[in-house]
Amino acid sequence: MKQYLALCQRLIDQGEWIENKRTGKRCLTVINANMTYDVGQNQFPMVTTRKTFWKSAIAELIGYLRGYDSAADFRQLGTKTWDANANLNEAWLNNPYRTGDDDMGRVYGVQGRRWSKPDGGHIDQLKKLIDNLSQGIDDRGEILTFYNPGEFHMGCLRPCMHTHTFSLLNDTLHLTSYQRSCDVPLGLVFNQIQVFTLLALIAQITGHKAGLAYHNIVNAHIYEDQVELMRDVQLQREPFDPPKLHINPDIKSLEDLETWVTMDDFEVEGYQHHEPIQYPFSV
Ligand SMILES: Nc1nc(=O)c2c([nH]1)NC[C@@H]1CN(c3ccc(C(=O)N[C@@H](CCC(=O)O)C(=O)O)cc3)CN21
Ligand SMILES: O=c1ccn([C@H]2C[C@H](O)[C@@H](COP(=O)(O)O)O2)c(=O)[nH]1
Repeated sequence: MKQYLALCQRLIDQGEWIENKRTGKRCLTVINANMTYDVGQNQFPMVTTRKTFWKSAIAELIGYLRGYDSAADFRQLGTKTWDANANLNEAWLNNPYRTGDDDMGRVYGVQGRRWSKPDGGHIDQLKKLIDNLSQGIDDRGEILTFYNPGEFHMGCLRPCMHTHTFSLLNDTLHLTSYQRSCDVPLGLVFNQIQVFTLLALIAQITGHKAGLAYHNIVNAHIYEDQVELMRDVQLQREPFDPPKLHINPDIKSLEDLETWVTMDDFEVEGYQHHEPIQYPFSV
């Protein structure tokens, strides 16, 4: 939480105004922010200076791991976060690759689970790394990447948090996650939860201790219509101690994740928070 607030304050104090063509809005922007989460100690990085919809964030992550490409599937899991990008973005609505309502195209999980090979067939990056890590193998390339420039034109949005690298040091698993673009008031609140939960889940499934998750962000920004709420409301609040995340210990395999896991298999203990803040969302 301290790292999050420090980044928000840095944006307010040192951010530069940058025009964004895609949304037509200006953003206060800084480059490079690195956060570290102690997953082994279960210090769940949930924002306490406003109410956080953590189930929605975890649902988004599970949807990526299942390879979902439809906002309807995300809704069914428990999050509406892809509705706007799938159904309200003018450029995507006019894109010939869009197959209909709620289609997101070849984004995130599609690349993670079904990366198209030029010579035919697909690659399941997640299955490969889970199989390796379960056998104690770290080939120094245990990477899940959603970043496929050759297919950007076939999806509604380029992935923001796009690459996750797992590292096994003896019996402890670490994660380094890389994010190219970060909406600090909205997206980051979810992304912190996702990085933490991804390491906790994969460590549990592959039978290792969870260590540290490193979250490396390049372009961190606040949209112009979010600045006042951040500066005058959220940053005036005192944070509470972090809560803890509990994951159902019966989740033991990728197949479990794919078949029966719901948001009821996740619990947060000791979450104290301030009032919700509704930040404007830019499509
Ligand atoms: N401009 C923008 N910012 C983002 O953070 C973002 C995108 N676009 N597009 C793709 C995904 C979708 N994400 C989203 C979308 C919506 C919320 C959101 O509205 N959050 C509210 C309510 C959440 C709820 O009720 O479940 C919040 O207060 O956190 C958060 C992340 C993150 N990503
Ligand atoms: O997980 C996510 C997904 C998206 N975002 C934010 C970052 C940007 O504000 C937009 C994406 O716009 P681009 O023009 O493609 O950079 O969505 C996020 O913070 N986290």
